[in-house]
Amino acid sequence: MGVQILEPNTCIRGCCSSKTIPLHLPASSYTLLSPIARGSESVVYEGILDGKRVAVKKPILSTSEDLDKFHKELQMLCKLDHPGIATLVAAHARPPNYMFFFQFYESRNLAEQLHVEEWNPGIDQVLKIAFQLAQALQYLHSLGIAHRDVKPANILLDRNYYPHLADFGLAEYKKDLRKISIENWKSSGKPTGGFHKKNMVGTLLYMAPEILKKDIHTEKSDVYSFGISINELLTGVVPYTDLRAEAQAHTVLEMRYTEQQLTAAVVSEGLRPVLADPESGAPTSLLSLIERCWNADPESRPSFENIVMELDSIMEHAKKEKEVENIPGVPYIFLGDQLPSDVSNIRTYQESINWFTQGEQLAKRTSLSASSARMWADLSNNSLEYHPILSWGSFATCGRRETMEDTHFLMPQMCGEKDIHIFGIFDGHRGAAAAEFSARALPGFLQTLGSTNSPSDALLEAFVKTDIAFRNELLALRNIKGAVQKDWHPGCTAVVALIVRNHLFVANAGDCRTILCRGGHPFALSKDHIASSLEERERVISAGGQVKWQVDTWRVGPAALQVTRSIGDDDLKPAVTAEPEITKINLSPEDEYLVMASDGLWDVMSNEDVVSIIRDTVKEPGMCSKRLATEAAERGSKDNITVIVVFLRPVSTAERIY
Ligand SMILES: Nc1ncnc2c1ncn2[C@@H]1O[C@H](COP(=O)(O)OP(=O)(O)OP(=O)(O)O)[C@@H](O)[C@H]1O
Ligand SMILES: [Mn+2]
Ligand SMILES: [Mn+2]
Repeated sequence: MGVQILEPNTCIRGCCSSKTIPLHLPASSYTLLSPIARGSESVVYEGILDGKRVAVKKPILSTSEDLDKFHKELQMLCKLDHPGIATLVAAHARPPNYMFFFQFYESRNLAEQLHVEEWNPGIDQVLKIAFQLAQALQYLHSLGIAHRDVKPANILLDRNYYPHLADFGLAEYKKDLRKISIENWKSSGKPTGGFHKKNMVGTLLYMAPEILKKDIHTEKSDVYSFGISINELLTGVVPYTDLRAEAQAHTVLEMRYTEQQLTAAVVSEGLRPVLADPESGAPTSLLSLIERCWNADPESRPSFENIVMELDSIMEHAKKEKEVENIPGVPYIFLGDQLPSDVSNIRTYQESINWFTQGEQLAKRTSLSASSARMWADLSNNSLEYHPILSWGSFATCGRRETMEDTHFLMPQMCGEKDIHIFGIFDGHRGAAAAEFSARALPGFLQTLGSTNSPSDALLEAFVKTDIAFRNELLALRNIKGAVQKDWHPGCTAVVALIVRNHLFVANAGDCRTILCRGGHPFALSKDHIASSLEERERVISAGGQVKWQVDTWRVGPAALQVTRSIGDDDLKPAVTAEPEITKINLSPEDEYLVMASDGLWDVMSNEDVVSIIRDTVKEPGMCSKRLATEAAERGSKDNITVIVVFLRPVSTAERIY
């Protein structure tokens, strides 16, 4: 429902307005609970607004300047809309109450998390937070805004430890910075210190030398504070407080230095906090980035645009290294003299790799570690429970294409379990490699994972592991000079149905589809993951991918892929994820059959078409599959077509004859 907006939706002066954020509230719509922080210029309370938990920031307003400042901050906050920035959900900007209502972030601010909770994040988490924070700052700078108070205490963490930049009390438009700097310089002469002086003290540790020198503040001062903050996140040490820092500072400072001494050392001696130790696992590329961020010369510091790009590649690199570590052994097919010596052979060599065999060998290797425990023994095994009786069949055709890039597998009674069945279809693109590899590797992973994970978790893991294993294999082959082309990034979509007694799980990544016919009507058990779906598009973009309208439709990245989830496609990871969406249902006597197929079928046939064609076909799953595929080809499908039909109850003899 949300809080109602009362028109006219403006502050008392009329200078602040918003279409979406209410700017004055009936007193009955909110409650203030206990204070959670008392700053120099405000008190922040926990509160309830319209039934939701919020943080209410109530500035201390004693002069008309304070009021001006409130309006200025509100105007700015109304314009901001970014996942990395604390969300203003409402304000009250009329006397006697002036308040900001923010979404509540559960995991406190980064300073408390590090120094009170003694949180010790892994390097992956540090990189993620740095990346998300850099994106938020890039966004701010693109709006022409400098934050001017970037520090861990102003970085709020939600329950997933996603960072949200808060506290716009000092933020300014870049165009006004010169003027502000001069005022700041003047006010610093006052013995009591003006507003800025007060703030300078609290934030000294994160202040760039140019600010300490009272030179012109630029957006690059945020870059400096970002660098200091990320180093603090890496080391867990408040800047200049550990012993090593004191030793380093010793030449210029007393052991217990004062603020003036610190300022002098930062400005004129180039003193900086102690950089994180490479031994701690921090990539040297990240350490070098931090050092460039806190360079004394603002011009030499990178922009947030560059920082975002660098962090992206550091994360990608870190991930690859981890994957390579996780894979046992080197690719076994390249032993000794099998290596191609002649570069002109690349193509033929690349084509001669048998990806089915690669996948199969991987499955064998993983199954060695499989436990002998029964799979999903805990899922109801009650004799009163409905027991579907299955029959299955499939049909696959190259269609009008020259090459076949679809693969599939049928694995009824997996591992001798008479009530556990899996079926899967893989639709390859940019070659068949990923589809061939996955058709053998994925069922292997699933069997291994089955004894220790729930069916949904096992499916999810099997997809992710298959993807990582395939990309590793490719990477390893690429590293052997000439084995596969550097710019070759094959991928495949995948849909897998797992039936455990009367429980059905469908995992899908990409645009294959599975439908269930229940009581004569089709029900989709998967959703197509394609860039023309708004939801998927937003997911890809928030994961750092690019989506553009190209030629005829929305497409992802430079490769112009139409699907948004897949196994492989290592040039588009992590945005084009291999994580499937999983649907779970309990089967009942009304359930007649499943149809799984690659997009070659669905391009020319609706779910209803499929049900009506099966209605008119001999009730034998292989025949039904073939009928559907040939019908799709006749209707003009230009793609490979693969269909699996699984009947979920015995088909009567009468129906069989039709
Ligand atoms: N949306 C929120 N959710 C949870 N906690 C919050 C939220 N907003 C603020 N806080 C808490 O209140 C503290 C102060 O908030 P903020 O920095 O906005 O106020 P401030 O008065 O400007 O503080 P100062 O100027 O002293 O840094 C934060 O560090 C955080 O611990
Ligand atoms: Mn703050
Ligand atoms: Mn503040």
